[in-house]
Amino acid sequence: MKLLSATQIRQWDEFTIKNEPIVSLELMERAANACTRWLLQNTLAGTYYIFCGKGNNGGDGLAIARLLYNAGRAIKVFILESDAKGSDDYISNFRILHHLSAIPIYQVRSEKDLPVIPEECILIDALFGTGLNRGLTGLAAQLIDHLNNAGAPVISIDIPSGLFCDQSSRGHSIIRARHTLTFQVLKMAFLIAENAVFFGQVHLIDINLHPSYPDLVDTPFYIINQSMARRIYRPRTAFAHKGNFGHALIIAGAYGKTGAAILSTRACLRTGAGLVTAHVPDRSVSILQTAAPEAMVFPDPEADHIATLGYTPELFSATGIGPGIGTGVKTKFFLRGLLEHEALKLVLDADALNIIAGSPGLLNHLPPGSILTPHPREFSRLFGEQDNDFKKMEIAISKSMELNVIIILKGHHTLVALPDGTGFFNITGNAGMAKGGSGDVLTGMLTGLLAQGYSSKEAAIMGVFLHGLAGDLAAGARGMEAMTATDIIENIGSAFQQLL
Ligand SMILES: NC(=O)C1=CN([C@@H]2O[C@H](COP(=O)(O)OP(=O)(O)OC[C@H]3O[C@@H](n4cnc5c(N)ncnc54)[C@H](O)[C@@H]3O)[C@@H](O)[C@H]2O)[C@@H](O)CC1
Ligand SMILES: [K+]
Repeated sequence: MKLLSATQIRQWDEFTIKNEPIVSLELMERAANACTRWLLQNTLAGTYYIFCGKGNNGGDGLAIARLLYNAGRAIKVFILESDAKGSDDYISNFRILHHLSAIPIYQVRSEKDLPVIPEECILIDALFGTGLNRGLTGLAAQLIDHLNNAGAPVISIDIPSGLFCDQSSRGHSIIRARHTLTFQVLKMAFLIAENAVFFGQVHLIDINLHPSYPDLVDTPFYIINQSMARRIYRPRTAFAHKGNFGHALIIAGAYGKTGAAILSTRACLRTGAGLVTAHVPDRSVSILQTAAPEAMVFPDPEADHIATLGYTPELFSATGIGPGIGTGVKTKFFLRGLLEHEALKLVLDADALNIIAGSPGLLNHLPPGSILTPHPREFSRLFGEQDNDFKKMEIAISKSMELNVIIILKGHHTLVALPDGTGFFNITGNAGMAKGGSGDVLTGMLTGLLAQGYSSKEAAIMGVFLHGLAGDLAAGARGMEAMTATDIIENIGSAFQQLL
């Protein structure tokens, strides 16, 4: 699914107005009706304090005020005054509301007009929407602070006021909403970790924008959804045998970190690789074979860490390296040697990335199409600290293009950055996965998919989707606190079944 910019979302409104056709005031009425339905179903009858700007977001707020009033709710409307005349649809809605003399309308012209807000009221934020063109200052910023400090729940219309749709908002005054009722599509701002404190729970409000528009525009950004994963998935055929599904190699573990190797190996097995071999330190062999009897093992001659490439890595269909291997000197040399094999299909995670961060020259030796799976700290070690998460996303994409690798920047909404300059956001997954071992599971899954012949792009996109979905199923069964990485593995099968 395409992820649209603020400009494209505005053009989509205009396209709908022209091609449905519908007059823009009616489209606003449709949006306001959908929001009002949500508010009536989800909020208890208290007084709604509705704060409106003078653009179309404010127009939405005024229309919602009228519809809530018509539904019998108590309303107070506050207009953030400015020299601006107001958008046409704002003015139309203001006139209609003005005639309903029972609704009090207050103007906020200076600090002394900031109202006292009772804690039990419901605040509706319709100050600024996707038309925000600079950070809020002056009275607008004071009003935002006032609302944030009021203690009453805030429900933002379309986007929390002050938050930019598709650029960093760091350092600005922004509404902290408990709920955001956003029109038609997710905004990029909701996928970026640094914004998490602002939008609360996001609810998509369908306003029936014209379905043809997204097909007509290009965007570098996409959201990974079930139908995208389904298009990638190739169900096994009845006559298949284990030779059809490749032989995966997992290089993982060190003394005290055998668990990482077990998790990766088991995740790889559960993802469908025909054969899995785990290369682990000698002392880890028996525990690994007990925990994952379906896997074969290559015991490293070293007792406690990975050091020796005693086989031809090209014989394996795909290789995952990194979980729990440490960054010891011998392991560093091992990785250096492995990267000399240019034809490998490689997944690099955890300490493999930390080793590379310590010797950045190795970045230029990654086999084309390798998948790197850094979490934000590993990413900073590899590519430097960035001022904000949008910048981080840009760097992920530019490094992916420069190095011809796939970078999976892990987070609540993991980003898959591809060498063609596109970025795919994953929306499965939950905070219960923010635990040791989840990343090891992803490494095993990606390696298992590569081994079965999925391309790096296919494996990355479907892999992060399935990993998050398995996590969601685990959270549903166990709860986010109690679920473990093993529970994610146990749910990989059910996640696959949702692709059938
Ligand atoms: N176009 C349409 O048909 C629809 C638009 N909708 C609403 O329209 C919104 C977008 O409306 P607009 O484009 O009018 O923009 P906004 O309502 O976001 O308002 C922006 C207005 O504030 C001014 N402004 C921007 N940044 C400012 C700042 N930092 N300080 C002070 N003033 C600032 C702008 O000059 C503009 O006049 C959406 O978020 C959505 O709520 C919905 O009604 C659905 C239909
Ligand atoms: K808003």
